[in-house]
Parts: sequence; C-alpha cells; structure tokens
Amino acid sequence: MPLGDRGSDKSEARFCGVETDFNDDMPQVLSFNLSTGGFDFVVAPLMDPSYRPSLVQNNSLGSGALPFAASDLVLSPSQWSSHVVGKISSWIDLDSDDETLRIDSETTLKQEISWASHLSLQACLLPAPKGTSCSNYARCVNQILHGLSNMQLWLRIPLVKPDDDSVDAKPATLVDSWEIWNSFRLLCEHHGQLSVALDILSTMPSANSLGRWFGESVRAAIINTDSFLTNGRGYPCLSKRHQIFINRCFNHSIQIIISGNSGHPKASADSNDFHNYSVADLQRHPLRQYLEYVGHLYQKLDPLPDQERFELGYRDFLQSPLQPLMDNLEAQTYETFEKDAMKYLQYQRAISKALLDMIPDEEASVKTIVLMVVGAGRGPLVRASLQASEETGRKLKVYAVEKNPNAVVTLHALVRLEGWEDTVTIVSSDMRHWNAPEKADILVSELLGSFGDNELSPECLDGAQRFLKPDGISIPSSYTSFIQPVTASKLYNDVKAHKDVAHFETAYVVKIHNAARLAPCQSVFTFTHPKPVVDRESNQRYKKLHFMIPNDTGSAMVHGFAGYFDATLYKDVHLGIEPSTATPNMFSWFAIFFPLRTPICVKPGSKLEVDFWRCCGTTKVWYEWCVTSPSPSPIHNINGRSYWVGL
Ligand SMILES: C[S@@+](CC[C@H](N)C(=O)[O-])C[C@H]1O[C@@H](n2cnc3c(N)ncnc32)[C@H](O)[C@@H]1O
Repeated sequence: MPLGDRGSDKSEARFCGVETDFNDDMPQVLSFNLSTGGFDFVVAPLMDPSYRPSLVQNNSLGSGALPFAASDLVLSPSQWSSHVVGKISSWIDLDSDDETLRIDSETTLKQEISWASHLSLQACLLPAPKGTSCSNYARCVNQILHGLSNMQLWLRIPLVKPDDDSVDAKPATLVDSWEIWNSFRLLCEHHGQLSVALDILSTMPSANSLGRWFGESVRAAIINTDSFLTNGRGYPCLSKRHQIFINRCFNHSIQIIISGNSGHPKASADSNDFHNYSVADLQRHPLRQYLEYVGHLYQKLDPLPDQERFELGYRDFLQSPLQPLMDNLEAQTYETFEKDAMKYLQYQRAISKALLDMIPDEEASVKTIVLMVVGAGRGPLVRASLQASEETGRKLKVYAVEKNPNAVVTLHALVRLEGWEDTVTIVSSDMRHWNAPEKADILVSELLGSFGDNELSPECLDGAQRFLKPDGISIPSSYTSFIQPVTASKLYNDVKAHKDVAHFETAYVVKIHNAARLAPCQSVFTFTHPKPVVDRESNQRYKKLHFMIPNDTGSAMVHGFAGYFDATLYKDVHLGIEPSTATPNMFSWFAIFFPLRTPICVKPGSKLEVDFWRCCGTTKVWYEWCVTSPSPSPIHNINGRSYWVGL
C-alpha cells in the first residue's frame, strides 16, 4: 500500500484504510471509500462468504467460475494493486475437527490467494487463527508463501495479553496473542512475506508488553469502531493509551485500518450499506469521522528533527562496518564526519580541559605542549586542537599523523589555506611504524567504531603509545562497548535473505528503528589509554553477560544484539551512542547489529546468557559470540571465518 513516511509532507501521508464487507460492486466500493470516505485503500473480501467448495460440488452447481466479488476487469490493474487489500474469508478454519470444514477452508484459501495474485494485490489479510493450535493453517500458508511472488500475507492477530494479576480473565483470553503469532511464524520459518495485522480492541495490554510488537513485522493496526470512545461533542476519539499506541504505529510506518460500523452520534449509518444512501448521505462517509480523527492524531505529532528526517533512508538498512585501518576512506566519508559539529565540540572541550590541567596560567606563555593527532584524516581534530589552544591561551606544537595518502594531500592544502605553517607538521605514516622526532604530551585520536574498539583503536594506539611521554594524556582516555538483546525481525530477515551462514556471522552498522529493546544495555569490553601495565599483554577480551528479561513484557524473540559505545575523552567529557547516555545531536555513528543464526525465544522473568569474545590474530581481529541460556546457539564467527577487521 502506498504509505507516506513521517519525513514526507504530512498532507500527503497515506496510511489509512477501511475494512468492508462483501460487495460485488467493486468500482462503487472503491469510489465510495476512496473519494467520499477519503481512505487510501480498502480491505475487501474477494469471495462471497456463503461459498463452500463442498456445497458447490455436492449440488453440482459448479459452472467452472468461482463466486468472486468482481471480475478483474472492473478495476484497472493499478487500482487493484494500489488500493485493494484482499480479505480472505473469515469463516475458514484450517485446524477444525470437522474435516469438511477443514478441507473447504484449504481449498478456499488457495483459491482466494490465487485470485489475489492474479489481480497483483500487494497484500492479503488472513483471518486470525481460531485457536492456539494452528499447525495445519500454518502448513497451508507456508505452502502458499513458497509459491508467492511479491504479495505480503498479513496474519490478523488480536492484540491481547492477559495481565498476570488479572483475576477475572476468561480462559479464552488467557492467551498472549504474541504466542500465537510466534508459533505461526516459527512454523513458517520466519518467512519474510508473512507479517502481522494487529486487531486493536477496546482494552489495551500493558505498555511494556506492547513494545515487543515494534520489533516484529507489523504492517497494519486494525481499529474497530467499538474501540473508540465518544467525546463531549459526540465525535469518536480514542483513549490516551490507544493514542500513544497509534502514534507509535505512525512512527513505525504501520498502516491504520478502520473496521466496523459507525456507532457514534456524529458518524451515523452503516458503512457497507451505501446503496441506500441519499445523495446527501453519500457526501459523508459514515466512517469519515474516524479517519479524520486518526488524521488529526497524525497531524498532532511533532515534526521529525532535521537530522532524523535526513536519516530516514538509513533506517534498518544494513551496512558493512568501515575498515579505516585496512582501507583508505573516501572524500565523501570524511565529509560526512566533518559535518558532525557536536563530535568536534566535545573533543575541543576535552582538549581545553587537558591543556588547562597540564599548564598553570603562570607558565602558559613559556611552555609549549606537544600534541599529536594520530589518524588526522582531513584535519578536523587538528582544527579542534588549535581552537582549544586559542580558547585556553596554551601554546601548542601539533603533529598530524595520517596513513591515508589521499587525506594527507588535503592536510597539506589546509596548512597553507588555514595558515598552520608555524604550528602544524604533517606526517604521512602509519602511527604504528612512525619514528617520532620527539615525545608527545597529548595524543588525540578518533579511531572508534560503533562498537568502540571495532575499528582497531586499541591496536593503533598501542603502536602510538611509544611516543607518548610517561605522564602524557590520551584523548580518548578509555572507551567501552555495550550490547542489549533486541527483537528486530526486519534486520533478521534482511540478513537471512543472503541465504548463507557468513552473513549471520557478520556485524552490521545500522540505524536500528523497527526494533524492541528487550533489556537494558550492559557493558562488554573496555580499553584504557595509555595502556595500564596490567593490560600490556593483549587486546583479547572475553565477557559473559546475563540479561534479565522483565516480568511484565511477555515472551519475546531475540533476533540479535544491538551494540554501542561510550568513550571518555578526558575526565567528565564523554562521547557516545549508548542510548541512556548518548551525546545529543551527534550523527557520526549508528549502532552495530550482531545477528543470531536462529532467533531465541525468551520468557518473561527469565535470564538470557550471552558470551562475547574479542579475538586477536597476527593479521586480523574478530568477534565471536553465542547464547548459552535459555538454549545454546552455535558459536558465531569461529576463527573469524566470516567477519574480521584487518590489521
Ligand atoms: C575515523 S577516521 C577519523 C578522521 C578524523 N580524525 C576525523 O575526525 O574526521 C580515522 C582516521 O585514522 C586514520 N588511521 C587509521 N589507522 C591509522 C594508523 N594506524 N595510522 C595512521 N592513521 C590511521 C584513517 O586513515 C582515518 O583517516
């Protein structure tokens, strides 16, 4: 379905559909709901609900033609595909004990999907599984999925989760509907074209349990008119909890579908009975008030900040991490870094503090500090250092060391352009091999990846430490990586699409958006510079982590781990992307994602045990990771066979 994202002009956003009953006048259904109603698409049955294959055969009525709602000719191909979602007959029950019903259901489901494919519909809405056991339904859908081209199948799932402490819950509602979805998609092997349409009821589960749905493949939220309240003026409105949920749906590009009959004084008449309307009635679609209310919620959202708008295209898009040591970065990569004013401001603050600590005011005019920017790129940290010198009145002698010969060309140009001749010396060398003519008071570097040490800052700074004075300062002075388990079905399916183990054993840089964070972050590896004597041996690390899954979220699926870093530049000046302490308005780093080959289901209140290793060889550094509880996963990326960072 066409769908505007929150970055586009709000007036053009398209996000709301309407569910209709069976009607064989498809052009009228479309024009009434799209033109009069203002909806963007219609969820319409494809077949007469009274049709049963067994009855047709028994009565020998079959003429070969099936009782579809309309011939393909009544709408243009683009109308079918852009404005109609096929609604599969809701009577079907593929797990019924009644064999006739079961067989009729399978036949009908396959006929309807085949017809929907013929019409090139983008999606079909599958009725909710009738009970908790849905294996035959899933088998049949799985067969269909394996023969589908592009169509999405949206499995209707009522949004229910009984509270653990609810005493009055009826047995039928004692099922967490996420469990139904979970068994269905496991039976269908996480097929990428199977997603969810959540039926929003008048009562909402707890906010904590709702969160996990935003990491699942939810395409639509169906709000029944019964779930609306009536405001003081007789118009439909939603409870605060519903509003919060719908706002999150907008933010996750989940389309809204209005379903049911008008039950509010200011929105009268039956939406499906438009044949009996007067001309005046037809001016006003009975569900239009509901749509307008949803539109009003959308309009009320705060506009996305510029940076978020800019990053819309990167949401959930997997990228290979940079290898700035092994590869030479390109001009446009440097340019992107250089736009991140916040990053350099933090460095300038840290350098200023260090300069002030190093030289008291009375010695400022007689002493010169030797500062080396190692991995200078195209010079922004040189500039930040010179600004700190100016700000504090401390004199500097700067060396800019860079191993990328192309960036060195720019550095030489900058010396002339910015008048750095008397202060800055450019050195074209790998810091690990440079014979420095003197020792440094301060080493400034930014060799950090999304996971802190993953661009080999530890190894590079180990090499540079030779030319730092014994009491010298490194900026950053330390950095720590963090991980947290996430539900991220989109990322998981994108990795899976490569159909090989290697992609499941690779870490990706990604702006994680459609994800549910299942437990707070925990720290993984820390590196300190200059390297303390106890650490001198190696940069190998091993950490076992225990995540507690909260009690009130319900079960959830772990598709992998989101990774972040936080760096202490100097004393209290830090820089990082760990969500609870992230530096605001900084965009140089997205998170990193470590996938799991097989997603792992975690129960509320249970413990998730994860192991992470940082391994070092003579030519490469790599991570290995695994889950040991609730069930063991294979150890990923053994010997760095799939993903490594070159030294
Ligand atoms: C992440 S970039 C940062 C560049 C620049 N400081 C900035 O903030 O825009 C890291 C830079 O360090 C350089 N670099 C990485 N390892 C190095 C090494 N061993 N010796 C010298 N330069 C290195 C890379 O070529 C790259 O220019």
